[in-house]
Amino acid sequence: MDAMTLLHERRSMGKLAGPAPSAEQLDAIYRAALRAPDHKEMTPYRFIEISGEGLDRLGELFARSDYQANPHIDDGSLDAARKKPRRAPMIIAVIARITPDLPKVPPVEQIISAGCAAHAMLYAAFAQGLGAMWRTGTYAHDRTVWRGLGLGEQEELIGYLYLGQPGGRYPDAPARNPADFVERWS
Ligand SMILES: Cc1cc2nc3c(=O)[nH]c(=O)nc-3n(C[C@H](O)[C@H](O)[C@H](O)COP(=O)(O)O)c2cc1C
Repeated sequence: MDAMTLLHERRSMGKLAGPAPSAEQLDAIYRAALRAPDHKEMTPYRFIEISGEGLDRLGELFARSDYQANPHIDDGSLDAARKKPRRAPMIIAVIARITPDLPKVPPVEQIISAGCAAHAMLYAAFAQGLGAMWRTGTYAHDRTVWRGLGLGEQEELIGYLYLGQPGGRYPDAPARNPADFVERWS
């Protein structure tokens, strides 16, 4: 796939089947992440690669998060939370590592850089025929989950990349016209 086709046609895939990406495919995905734009070369990100029983451990964190938000939650809903990570054979949690008090590279720039890394990973997955979907929701912003994943004081989880083999048809892309988004000064 040539670069422009990839840029114009990448899609997310929520329905994901096994097997998980191979070691070679993952290496290509991480290499793409490490080429994200990065002010002052801070590489302000790290990744947790979760598969197999690790997905169940993550599911326990999701259930704990729901329980803490609502101690009256019913068992069925807790079970549904536990199963959520099993929607894919692999999840990569993308974490921004923020260095505070840098006047030239404020935290927002470091978070954007981590977001660019995540975005590059989606492209690298799609280019290799894998399916991928960036998900957040409450579990991405909950301190219980962050602690369970071992995030440090200056770290923020910016998303879970669900990865696997595409398990369905890609939906048609929404029709968007660049002219609707561009103002020209010339
Ligand atoms: C930061 C971020 C968080 C997202 N969180 C979710 C989510 O929790 N659930 C979801 O269904 N889609 C989520 N999405 C959107 C999907 O990843 C995807 O981009 C969307 O379904 C559009 O599909 P496309 O990427 O093929 O255009 C998120 C996207 C971003 C950038």
